[in-house]
Amino acid sequence: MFLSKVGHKSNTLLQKSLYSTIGGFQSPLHITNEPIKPFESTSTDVLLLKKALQKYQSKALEIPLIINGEKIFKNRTFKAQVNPSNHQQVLCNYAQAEPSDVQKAIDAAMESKKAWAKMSLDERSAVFLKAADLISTKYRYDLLATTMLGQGKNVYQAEIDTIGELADFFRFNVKYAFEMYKQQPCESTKGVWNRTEYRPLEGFVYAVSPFNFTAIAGNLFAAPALLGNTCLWKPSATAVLSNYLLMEIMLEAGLPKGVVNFIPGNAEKITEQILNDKHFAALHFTGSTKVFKNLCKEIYSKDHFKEYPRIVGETGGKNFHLVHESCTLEHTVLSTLRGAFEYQGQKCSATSRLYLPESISSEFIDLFKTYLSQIKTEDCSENIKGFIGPVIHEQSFDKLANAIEEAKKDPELEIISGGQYNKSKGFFVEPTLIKTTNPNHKFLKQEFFGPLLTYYVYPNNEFAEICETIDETSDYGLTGSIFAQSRDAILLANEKLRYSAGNFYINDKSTGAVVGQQSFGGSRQSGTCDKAGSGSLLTRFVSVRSIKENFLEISDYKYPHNH
Ligand SMILES: NC(=O)c1ccc[n+]([C@@H]2O[C@H](COP(=O)([O-])OP(=O)(O)OC[C@H]3O[C@@H](n4cnc5c(N)ncnc54)[C@H](O)[C@@H]3O)[C@@H](O)[C@H]2O)c1
Ligand SMILES: N[C@@H](CCC=O)C(=O)O
Repeated sequence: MFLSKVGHKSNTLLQKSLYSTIGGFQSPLHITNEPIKPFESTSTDVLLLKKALQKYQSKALEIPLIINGEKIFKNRTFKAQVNPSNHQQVLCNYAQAEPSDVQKAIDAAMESKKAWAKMSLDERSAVFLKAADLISTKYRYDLLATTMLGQGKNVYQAEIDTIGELADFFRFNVKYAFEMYKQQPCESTKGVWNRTEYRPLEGFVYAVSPFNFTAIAGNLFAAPALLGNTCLWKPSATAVLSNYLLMEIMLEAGLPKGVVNFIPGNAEKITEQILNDKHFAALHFTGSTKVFKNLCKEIYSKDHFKEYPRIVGETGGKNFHLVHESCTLEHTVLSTLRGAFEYQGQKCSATSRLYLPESISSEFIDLFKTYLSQIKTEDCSENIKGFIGPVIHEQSFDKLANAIEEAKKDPELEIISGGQYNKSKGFFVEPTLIKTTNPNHKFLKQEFFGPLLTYYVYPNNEFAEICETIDETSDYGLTGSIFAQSRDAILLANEKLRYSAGNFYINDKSTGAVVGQQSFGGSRQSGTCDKAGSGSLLTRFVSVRSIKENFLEISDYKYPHNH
């Protein structure tokens, strides 16, 4: 009688559960980096890309919010996203989320979580693996075109971002999640089975993304969602076109409605409403230090949340190249040029301060200027062979133009190359090299997020001291490089600059981390150093439950010593 009652009860429970899994699977074995295509001018890839570029330039798209899988346009205010190479060209008009939309998105996230969190990791992974394949095949040229036009990238920069890094994030996250789930207690005593359960957070995740990497935007919602969390995603106003396409790809890949809710709009208002909801469980942010710090303050000032919110943020940088007299000159010059000026210096990892030893500084600068003189700023969607495009928007253009004007007047600064800017058609700022005589100048401290590189020449015999200066000059700690052939110099820099950069490069540029190879993120004022593209990031979006099951019954409340 008793047994049948128990049986009946557990059957009811099973019927209520939406999904059942027969066994578990292992993660796909062949997870490797997505190959990067070269886009040589006569290739079919270039033809297909040009077609896609034309498509997105022929008509401005109307972009809705996507909440609970529903596209919402009606009675909404729209804002335009323009092409930074040609600011008269509107690429899309996107709907602005209203308070009722934000509430609907929160409700959808909380509701969809009930089923999504119960799905096995295998099923959730399949969605992201399919999305990665859609990114690298069917939608490759669309993603490239929307990222090139909207975010002002040349084809190579778009390829390593919206194809390479994005597909890599989706696939490697799967590998890391399987590895994490496999981590189980190392001991179970006789008659006991100990288990570790990787629960998603109880509430929803708020993903806030920057303009400069479509891949980063993707990872901000994808990493938490893979683990059974649900998200509200607020894209950057200057990346809505590519980000919306990505959202559509996710739905085509089978992401259940409501798991990720796409809500472009007024950042302050949306955020205020989200932080007023007790179910807010985590902020997953990438953007500027100032915005992140304010968000942290806001979150810490509230005490109505159901769980302590997790805060994961990657922010700004003032990344250095430290050159030692033993370096190989040409390689160091070329690496610095790429590090500083690729994507117009708009990578958080961009080289923006350079330290040169006196003995080779003239030779270095002459060679650097020779290469710089070959580079033109241009619309890289018109000239597929282009190297440098526009900066993202007028605000950034004005900030950079002001900095250049300031440099012209400052007796401690000298413009060595570049210094021109023009916003008549697009937001073009010439790659600019500035020399300073003051190792503590604010141009060596402050992030400009544009094509400005400031350098300081140090006496050869003060290498150890310059390492200390580098460490102390800036509040950031994102990326940095040492260029040297001398092992002693490498060792010294490695030791003295341990906390100056979360990503430290030896004889390589400060940009270009690859998922699965160099996990990415900085500390100090550059972020929480949770490392995108690694298993450690995933641990921030789970709330671990320890389960102990006992198979043996006890027959006495007393322990042996009580007898
Ligand atoms: N460390 C990294 O991994 C990394 C990667 C990419 C970019 N970045 C940093 O991002 C910055 C450039 O990107 P950006 O210009 O898009 O940054 P941003 O800080 O201006 O914007 C980032 C996001 O925050 C939102 N936002 C702005 N004000 C807000 C507010 N008051 N409340 C809530 N959200 C708000 C924006 O709408 C956008 O979605 C640079 O500082 C760069 O170093 C860092
Ligand atoms: N993975 C990129 C991240 C750039 C951030 O904006 C790099 O390492 O350059």
